[in-house]
Amino acid sequence: LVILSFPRSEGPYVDSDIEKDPQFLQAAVPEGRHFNFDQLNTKKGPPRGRVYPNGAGEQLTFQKQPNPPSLIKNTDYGDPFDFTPPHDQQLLRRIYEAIKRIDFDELIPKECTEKTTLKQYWLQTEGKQVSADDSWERFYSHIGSCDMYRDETVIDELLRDLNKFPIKTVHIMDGGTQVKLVFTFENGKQAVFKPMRFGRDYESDINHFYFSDFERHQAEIATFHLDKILGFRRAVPTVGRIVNITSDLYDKAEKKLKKTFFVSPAKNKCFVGRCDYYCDTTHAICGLPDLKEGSLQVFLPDEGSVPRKHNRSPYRRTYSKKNQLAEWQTNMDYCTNQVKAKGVYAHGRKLLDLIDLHIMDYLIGNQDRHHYESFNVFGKIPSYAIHLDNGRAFGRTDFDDHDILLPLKQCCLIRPRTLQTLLNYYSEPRSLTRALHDSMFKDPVHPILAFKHYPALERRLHDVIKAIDGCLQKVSASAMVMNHFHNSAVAEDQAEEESKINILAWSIDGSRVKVHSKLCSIFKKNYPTLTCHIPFAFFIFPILVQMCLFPQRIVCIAKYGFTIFCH
Ligand SMILES: Nc1ncnc2c1ncn2[C@@H]1O[C@H](COP(=O)(O)OP(=O)(O)OP(=O)(O)O)[C@@H](O)[C@H]1O
Ligand SMILES: [Mn+2]
Repeated sequence: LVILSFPRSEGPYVDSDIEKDPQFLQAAVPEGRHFNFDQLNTKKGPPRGRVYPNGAGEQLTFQKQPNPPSLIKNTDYGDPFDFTPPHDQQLLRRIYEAIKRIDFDELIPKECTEKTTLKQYWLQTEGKQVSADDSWERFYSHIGSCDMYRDETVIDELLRDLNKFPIKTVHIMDGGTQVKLVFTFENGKQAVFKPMRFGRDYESDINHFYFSDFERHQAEIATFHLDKILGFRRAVPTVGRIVNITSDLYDKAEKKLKKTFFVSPAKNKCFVGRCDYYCDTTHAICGLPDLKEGSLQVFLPDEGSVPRKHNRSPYRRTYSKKNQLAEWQTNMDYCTNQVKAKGVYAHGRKLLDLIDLHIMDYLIGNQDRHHYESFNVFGKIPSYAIHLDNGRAFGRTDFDDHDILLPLKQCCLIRPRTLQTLLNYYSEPRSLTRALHDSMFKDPVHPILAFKHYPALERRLHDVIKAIDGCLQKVSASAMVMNHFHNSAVAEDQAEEESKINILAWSIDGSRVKVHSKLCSIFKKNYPTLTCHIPFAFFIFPILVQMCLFPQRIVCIAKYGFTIFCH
């Protein structure tokens, strides 16, 4: 019997190797600058206020949680449009010249021909009537096969109710990594609450990876509006709401959540919640003294009646601090050779959906698109990628991650409607940010974004237009602008599911079944089709036996979230 013993890490991203690995650190230093590793070992930092040698700078501290603008009565926010968008008329003319033979009026109506809603589909196929007694049910019944909603009066009513309805119970939301609460209202309907953590001006810590960045409630609200004005209508309706930590949360909280409330030394009401990352006293959610702003997103209909597919994105990042670049970030033929050739993306709307999604992600600065979900309820009618989970967007205004545009740049494909919408905003008279500003202004906790995000958005729109121009120099407009992609080299009947995989999850330091199930859920995120096996075995020997017994399975060994070995 061999007993293996490993020290437990303090938390999923507090890895001791990050401090010790000189290669990792050197990689993080800009070229041409030498990093002095001895600096890391100094126990005492320079005293505050001192000038740091060689521009060493001050360590970032955890940001304050000020009251949001919605709780401050000052309404003079200055001019949001006090900047000149980088619009290039010559670039625009070149694009219009290249696409002059594209008949947008003919193509756009054919973008999604099998148009139905849940209400119509169930009536036609099963003779089933869906109820429409409250705004949730009216929203659910109008969920469509081409977009999530169409009639904005239904959505406006839903957003009003989400913002005003009395809360009946509050639960911790399972799934995901950061704190989220589920509100159940008097009518039994539900919504996801993400609390505010930072002021609107907050910029993400430059040393955080996209996977350790904090979620931002305002990013959820802003992205809902941006998705709408881009004409996608694939994001889940989200609205701002101010809650009272005592009467709305504590009094209605389930026992597990209630235990995590406390009063801070400054006499503010706080709670911690329960989740994998940042659910501890040092990252508590605190009111000033007891009001808290957050985002409320309507709960999608129960998966039991309206199932969803969970798809792994081919443009997923590595989620590893060791191997930081995924294949698509280094191989510029990735789209041609891997994505376009892959059954699921070779025919139909999926690849164009992915490009729409990444154009939106580039604008909002979201690097965290590991999966996307789609409704699996309309039988054979192909469904769209839902623009869900945008909490890590709008983190930085001074940085544009050009890799997010690689799907567009590599595939050189775009929907006619998306192209037309982007060009319309770029050529003004109504710029993207003016349209976004007007839409977000209807939210009860406006302003949603710090205005410094507006020039960043216009700058990124300029980059998207440049990327489109770059493609049009390489391929013809008709090869780029299309409603449905077809790769004739791939047979259509292959366009089905990715093969099912099995994973045997086992954790080296895991001694409890709880850890095993957590591991399985992490694997499930990466491989949605897998069957997870949880062995009641804690040592390496049984795992080797199982590898021999089930060679057809992909066997992975992992240490609490990090894959160590996959066979
Ligand atoms: N509005 C919603 N309605 C129904 N289910 C939802 C909703 N929002 C999120 N979920 C489910 O909860 C899961 C986690 O949510 P979300 O992705 O927002 O959390 P997260 O903390 O950002 O997680 P991750 O770290 O996995 O990105 C989603 O994959 C989704 O299946
Ligand atoms: Mn997320």
